[in-house]
Amino acid sequence: MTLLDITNLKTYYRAEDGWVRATDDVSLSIDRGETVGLVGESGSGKTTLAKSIIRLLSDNAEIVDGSVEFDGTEITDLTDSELRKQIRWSEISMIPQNAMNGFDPVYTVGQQIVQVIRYHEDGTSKAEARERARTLFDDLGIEPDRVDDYPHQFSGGMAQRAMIALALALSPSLVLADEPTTALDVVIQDRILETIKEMQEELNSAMIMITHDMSVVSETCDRIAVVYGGRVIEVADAETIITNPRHPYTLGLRNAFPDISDDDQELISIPGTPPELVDPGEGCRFAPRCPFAEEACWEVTPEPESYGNGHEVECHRADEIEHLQAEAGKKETWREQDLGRPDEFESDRAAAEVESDD
Ligand SMILES: Nc1ncnc2c1ncn2[C@@H]1O[C@H](COP(=O)(O)OP(=O)(O)OP(=O)(O)O)[C@@H](O)[C@H]1O
Repeated sequence: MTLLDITNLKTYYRAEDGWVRATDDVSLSIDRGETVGLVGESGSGKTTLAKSIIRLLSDNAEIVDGSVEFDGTEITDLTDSELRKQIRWSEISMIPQNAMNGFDPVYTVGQQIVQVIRYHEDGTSKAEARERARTLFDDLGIEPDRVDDYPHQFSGGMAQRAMIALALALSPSLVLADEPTTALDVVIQDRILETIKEMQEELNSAMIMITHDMSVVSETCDRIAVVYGGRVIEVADAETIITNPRHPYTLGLRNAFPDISDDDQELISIPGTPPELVDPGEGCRFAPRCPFAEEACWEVTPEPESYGNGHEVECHRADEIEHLQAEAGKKETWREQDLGRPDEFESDRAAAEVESDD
């Protein structure tokens, strides 16, 4: 059953040189209890999409179009106070990239958890809420007495765990986990991910797991949405994204994390840089870095095409998958010097313009 339904969402930031189209026409839905991974390079718009869901956006951001329906409620229509009272923390919570920034330095961590619990549960006493915070700490492997510590007394890993305690304190239906382990060292990363998964399963919460790491999503998610240049360019169940993706960008990402595929392939990175999101223009945003870009890719923004079982792809060449997959596995396919719009397309276009002028 659908819990969250995002339709044609556009969230832009006002910047000096125009609107930054950080989330640009995104549709995505999530079922109850489901874990969906948002994967893509830094700056592709993953955090903006998550913050749009819980409306934790900065002042220069605006949801300019689209809908975010959560359990039958249109979130974009709620006032800030309705959102705080009815949704934030109690129904949808967020574990940010850096937990230290999520806590107020002047209160103890316990006081902050107690405050959130009591704001949403009128009948809960301070003592009961505090006991809940202690139990959560215990569940997450933190000494319960540390509820009386201030955020700065916590190590990075412990602060991240405390943030998970806060995010799960009210058994929300949806948890937004934004790179919850990137600020931590590798040994702790795995343990924290496991803890999040265990707690989520216990509560039967749905989760959006944001990461740039393909191997993290392949281990933790039911479905994966691949984000590029402010758009979801491919979405499918995790198995399909890992073993049978259709978008060249997803194929490229897979090459950058070869341990997730069965073959013994060397690590190949995608040359070039992510697109400019101020006035990106028409055409596929990946075309300048795509080894398979054809003329149409530079001219026409691809619409999502369905390939069954919820597999959707925004690519003009998604039908040619067998050929593309084989080519994408070769290092010589991803050559730095092949970036950019080939001259022959330019001259074709110039010729077409001359013809149409005639
Ligand atoms: N407050 C802001 N004002 C202007 N532009 C912003 C703001 N926040 C983010 N952006 C821009 O929006 C785009 C998407 O950023 P976002 O943080 O959502 O991406 P991301 O995929 O989550 O990246 P990261 O993994 O680095 O957090 C980027 O081009 C970024 O520079």
